[in-house]
Parts: sequence; C-alpha cells; structure tokens
Amino acid sequence: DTGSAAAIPINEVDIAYVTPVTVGTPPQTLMLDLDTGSSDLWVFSSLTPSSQVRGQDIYTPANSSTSKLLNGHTWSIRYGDGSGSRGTVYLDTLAVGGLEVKSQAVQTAQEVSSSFTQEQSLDGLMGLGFSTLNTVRPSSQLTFFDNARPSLDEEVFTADLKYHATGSYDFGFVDRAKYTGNISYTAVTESPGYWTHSLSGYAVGSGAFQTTRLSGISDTGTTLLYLPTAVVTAYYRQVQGAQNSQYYGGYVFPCSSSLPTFTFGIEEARFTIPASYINYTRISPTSTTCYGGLQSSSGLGINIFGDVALKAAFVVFSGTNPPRIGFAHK
Ligand SMILES: Cc1c(C=O)c(-c2nnc3c4c(C[n+]5cc6c(C)n(C)c(C)c6c(Cl)n5)n(C)c(C)c4cnn23)c(C)n1C
Repeated sequence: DTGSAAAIPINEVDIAYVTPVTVGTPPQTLMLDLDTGSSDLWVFSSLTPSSQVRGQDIYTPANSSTSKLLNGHTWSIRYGDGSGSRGTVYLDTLAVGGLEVKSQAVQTAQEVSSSFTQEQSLDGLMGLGFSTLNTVRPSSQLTFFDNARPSLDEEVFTADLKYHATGSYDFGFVDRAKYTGNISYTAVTESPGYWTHSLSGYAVGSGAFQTTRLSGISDTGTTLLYLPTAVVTAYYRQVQGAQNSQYYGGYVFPCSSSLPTFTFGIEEARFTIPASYINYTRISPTSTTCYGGLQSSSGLGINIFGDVALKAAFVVFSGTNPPRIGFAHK
C-alpha cells in the first residue's frame, strides 16, 4: 500500500503545514500538522470545550460507526513552544492520502492551550516520531506510520515541504519524480524517540564549509532552524544591523539587509537554504525589522532541523532496521 497527501502552509510565512486526514465512518476530514518531532495523534473533538474551539473542524466519535472508546486511557502532551493539550482516546479508522489504518488511536482533546484555540486552520497533530514518545497511559499507542508499516510497499515516508507553496507527504514509496540526483542517507538514533541524526557541517554564504558534526532532530512540526550559538553568530555576523534581541527572543535584522545563504551537510552531500527562507518574517506587519529563520538552540538542549531547513530538500524518513534519514535535492 501507499499514500500521498498535500502539505499545505497555514499562512503566508509557512508557520506550519497541514494535511487532510479522514477519521471515522462516514469519513470526517480534519487538517492535521504531521509532526516528526512528536508521537501523539490528537484532534479537536466533540469533547473539546466549545470555549476552546474557534473555527477548527472537530472529530465527533458519536457520529462514527467504527469508533471505539479506549476505556480508561488518557494522554497529556507539552510541546517545545510551551503549548499543550490533553484528553481521552478512541480507536477508529483513519486515512491519509488513500492509505488506511483500521484501528488508529485518535486522541480526543478535552483541553487545548490558547495557542491551539487561536490557530483555526489547525485541527490537531499527527505525530510521526517513534512510538516510544507517545503519551497515552496506561498503555502507549502506535503512530499512524507504525500502524501502517505492515501494509506499506516500503517502510518509509517522505516529506517534500515547500517555501510558500503546497508540498506533499508520501507513505510507502519514494517518488523519483520529486527529487534529483541521489539521496544522501545518514544514521538515525531513536533516542529518545525523535528522528535524531547529525549534520556533517555547515557553511555561511560562500564561506568555507566547516566540517563539524552537529547532532539534532529533523522535526517537520517546528517552524524554524535552531543551531548552536557559534554557528548562528557566524551567520548573523554577515548581516548588517543584525542583533540577538532579548525583546524579540532571537536574532532580528533590518528587513532591507541582504542575507547570506546557509548550507548544511548530510555526509558528503550539501544542501543550501536560500536567504529568502531565513528572512523569515516582519516582527509586525508594518515593521521594518525582520525575525530570522535561523535561531540559537542554546537553552533547548537539542538542535532542531525544522521546516526552514527541511523545505530545502526532499527528505526520506526510513523506518528500516536500523532507521535512517535521507536528503535529496529537488
Ligand atoms: C524548542 C522549540 C520548539 C520545538 O518544536 C518550537 C516550535 N516551533 N514551532 C513549533 C510548533 C508548531 C508550529 N507553529 C509555530 C507557531 C508560532 C511560532 N506561532 C506564532 C504560531 C501561530 C504557530 C503555529 Cl500555528 N504553529 N506547532 C503547531 C506546535 C504544536 C509547535 C511546538 N513547538 N514549536 C519553539 C518555538 N521552540 C523554542
């Protein structure tokens, strides 16, 4: 089996991407953020207090003939930006891009933090991390990818996220039409449940490539690219008027400044992030100060290769044993 679905940016700066997912019988369509940095599949639902729902589509288990309450099971998750949600669990049929799983744990939110309520175009998340990270208790549940594995033609899913455009997620196959050249693979460690791997180094603009292994997680659910302070200061040193603002919580610069590209290595391969991806957004609609798409990971305890980096490549998440991750040009 295979599946293929769109990855649609939810706003004009690609702050997150959503993918149509059908749940239940008859199918209820929700727009979920496929997130390789977590492993819970949770949705706005008929159990979410109406005061916390503002325009989202909801999943109503009572309207699905195939829904089954997973008795006595609850979940609670906290994300890197401080947002969170919690609730109960149903099992139901769920499909992404024509790929169906019969008995997927669908975590129904009974409480969501305000940042989720405020984001009307996001109806929940589909975690595509390793199932060890799943927060359902007393027994943890499998991700959609882990449930689909036995029926997949190939134990992979791929992410083709695009800059200011709709990309795609494919399950069970690597679409030769979506990339050029070869795929450069590197080892993944499942600790502690993220797609953790290393970069072989980096370069700022046309500068020399710095060979240094940088460990981090490829996380489709994180907007920006977070790297060590040494790397980030080397980058913004090349940007007129850039400063690390306590007020804005990161590197900002005059929107008129010209930015260098940023290149990262996957083993011998090199991927260059265009300057436009790093000139992320104005700090407010009328401001002439812009916020960088490359920020420091100090304080996070981990480097995060978020969408700013991932959209510069075609990425293969391979669930083989041992797992590996591949990057190709597109
Ligand atoms: C350690 C870490 C992160 C780890 O991942 C992280 C981060 N970066 N994007 C996101 C997240 C997103 C993507 N995302 C980011 C958004 C921002 C910054 N804003 C203002 C809005 C409205 C957003 C939406 Cl709707 N969506 N989502 C949906 C979730 C649940 C995230 C959780 N964390 N997160 C940050 C900012 N930090 C410091």
